[in-house]
Amino acid sequence: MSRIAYFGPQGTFTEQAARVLAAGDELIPVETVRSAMAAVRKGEADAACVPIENSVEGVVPATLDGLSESTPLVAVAEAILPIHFSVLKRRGDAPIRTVASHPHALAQVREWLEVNLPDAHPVASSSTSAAAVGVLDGEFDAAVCAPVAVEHYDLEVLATEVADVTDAATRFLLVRAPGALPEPTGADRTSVVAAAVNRTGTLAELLTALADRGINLTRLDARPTRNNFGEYRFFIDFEGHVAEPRILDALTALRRHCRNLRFLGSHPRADGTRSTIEPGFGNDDFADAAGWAAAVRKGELA
Ligand SMILES: O=C(O)C(=O)C[C@]1(C(=O)O)C=C[C@@H](O)C=C1
Repeated sequence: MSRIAYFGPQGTFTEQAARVLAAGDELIPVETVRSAMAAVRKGEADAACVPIENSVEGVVPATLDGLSESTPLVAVAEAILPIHFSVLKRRGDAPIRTVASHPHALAQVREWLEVNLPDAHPVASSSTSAAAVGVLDGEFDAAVCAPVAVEHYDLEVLATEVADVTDAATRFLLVRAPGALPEPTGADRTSVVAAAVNRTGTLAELLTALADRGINLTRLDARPTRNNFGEYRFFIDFEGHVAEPRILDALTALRRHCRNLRFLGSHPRADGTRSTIEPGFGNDDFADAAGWAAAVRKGELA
């Protein structure tokens, strides 16, 4: 049985994702995204489950930073969960003056709070479940939580199915130390973080390296390097698997254009969307062309 550290405490959406991604494994709640990844780096866990992006609020910065710092980790699987919240409060009729949650969660229920709890002050907590713990401890009056939180914390449900955007979803990753990669499926995602050289056109060069090989991007984010003001790392997700010739060709091109390139994994997409392959950009096309060039090089073809 593997040990999976997840962004907790118990009852977070991330725990739900870990149950999908690591069914039957031992799940270990930790306080922060960073400590989940640190547990893997220190060998205290075999993998970590962390949120990466939400369809309403965008990326989870702590996850991007955690993936680019310290020793490398690679994503081996992903899950996408629909996100709608329950609002929990302490039992009794005390007025609700503060409502706490993870900033991503608060951003997804802003309109609901304005209409339903207009006098409550929103307070950021480290996770949705940490907010529930804070309500139990008397720190906050209400918490915006994952629906399962009520099974873990003795609180009263004020509202369920709360979401400003009804079809909101969050994508979660299972990350581990580099090792054997998941097999390609035809519906895969590859991720890298690139520190481009600081000169005109370098981001365009990175994107062109992908576009020239017919590779469709699924996400592009920038995070500051923290060292020099104005210097950024680019997180690029794209369709395909490093086992495919066209993806390998693109990665080697990216490597040439970067000061530093970190491979963050190739794994099956949770939504099963197959890679878009334009004519002339298939793996067979790349393999044929490479074979032809090798034969020309040996003087066997012209
Ligand atoms: O706090 C949680 O329950 C989490 O799993 C984190 C998180 C996030 O980081 O976006 C996950 C899903 C929801 O979008 C809100 C919060």
